[in-house]
Amino acid sequence: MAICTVYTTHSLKSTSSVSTPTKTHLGFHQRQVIFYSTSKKTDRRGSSEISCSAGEAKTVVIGLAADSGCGKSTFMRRLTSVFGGAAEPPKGGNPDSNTLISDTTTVICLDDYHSLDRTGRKKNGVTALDPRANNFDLMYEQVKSLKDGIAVEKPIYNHVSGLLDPPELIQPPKILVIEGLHPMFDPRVRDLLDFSIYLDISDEVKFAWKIQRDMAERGHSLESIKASIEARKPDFDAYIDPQKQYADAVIEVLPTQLIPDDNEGKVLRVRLIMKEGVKYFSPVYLFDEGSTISWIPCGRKLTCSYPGIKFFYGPDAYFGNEVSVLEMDGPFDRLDELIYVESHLSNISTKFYGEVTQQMLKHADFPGSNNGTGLFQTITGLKIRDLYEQIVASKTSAPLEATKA
Ligand SMILES: Nc1ncnc2c1ncn2[C@@H]1O[C@H](COP(=O)(O)OP(=O)(O)OP(=O)(O)O)[C@@H](O)[C@H]1O
Ligand SMILES: O=C(CO)[C@H](O)[C@H](O)COP(=O)(O)O
Repeated sequence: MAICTVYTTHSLKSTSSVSTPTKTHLGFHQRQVIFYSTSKKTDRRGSSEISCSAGEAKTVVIGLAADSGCGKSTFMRRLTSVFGGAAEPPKGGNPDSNTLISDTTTVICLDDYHSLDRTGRKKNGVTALDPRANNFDLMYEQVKSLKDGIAVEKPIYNHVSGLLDPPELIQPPKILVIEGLHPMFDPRVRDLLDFSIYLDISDEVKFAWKIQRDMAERGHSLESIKASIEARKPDFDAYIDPQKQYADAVIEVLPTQLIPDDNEGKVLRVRLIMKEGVKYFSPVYLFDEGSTISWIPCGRKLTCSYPGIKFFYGPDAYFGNEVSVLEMDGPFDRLDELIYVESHLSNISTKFYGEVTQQMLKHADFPGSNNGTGLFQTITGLKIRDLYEQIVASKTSAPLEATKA
């Protein structure tokens, strides 16, 4: 028997199933359907599809939280590249879709669960960061369905028009990444995550990145960028920032300590904060696990110009949790020499010697490739691949163990 929750744009009737009454969310019909069969069921009518079966491997769900303009898209490009294959929007679908699909991963943007469109938010005087502008019930139901191997009709928030567009069909992938403002806000959604990451960009750096993108690329004025950051700040502090306490890994981006009173935000100090005791995740370490190490690798094997590079590794506490912290301050001069640093790191979950350096060189044009943001995003991508492979292995070995017993 398989139990499937289905979202359709039409009301659903099925002769081979028993279903509960329809409930509507944003014009969707939701129905729980119980199929009296263990075989795969597919129903194609109008714009809906049901696809579910009992006993199949479940989707692994990863949450990535950050404020807007904090590098989520860049991180996602690095992550999907680790799995190989290009990530693209659903074929033949809405050109303004926020979804990216590759062979292994599907990345959905949680902006699609805005319950209020741009005009609605303006009328009600709320920002997109405010939980009242988001539909957490639908987010939970759909992420749960995908995790259970069931396709959903997910809404689309159109960033071009500021409107909610007709939904798109999302099939359950091997790895589902939910990225956006609130992946760890609702405890029900949080509980569905197999691994969670928070990109913690300090105000100074966020401002520098916003100026770089919104002023240089989008023609916004300095005043309007400042005003937009200030307007979002209270809701950011209330609803987004607190999620970092739940993250299994946090990538913290701070101004450098290598240049006294630096306010340019170009040289960065980046910290990878890794929770201890997370299933299928063993923190990365430098030289000697559990020790405290400060390392300046500049010398014969690593070229450094001013202000140089400094690494730190050690244990710490973060929101009452035991963590390991790996820190890198300063930029790389030559990316090919990263192999020297890579060879001193352990537990990086590479499949061959030099894989981190290879990934970094492959995406040398991505923002952050010459510093700890790119390095730690790449390593986190490799750790996620490892976590996924361990989960799959544990599922395939479980029935074998049961037969042995
Ligand atoms: N590691 C980095 N180093 C320097 N600049 C960066 C880095 N990551 C992102 N940026 C800057 O921030 C901008 C936004 O990055 P990105 O599009 O990845 O963020 P995002 O969180 O997906 O944004 P949004 O939610 O607004 O779409 C980039 O155009 C770039 O200017
Ligand atoms: O915080 C955001 C997440 O990306 C956006 O501001 C939010 O989704 C609203 O989008 P828009 O500004 O395009 O109406």
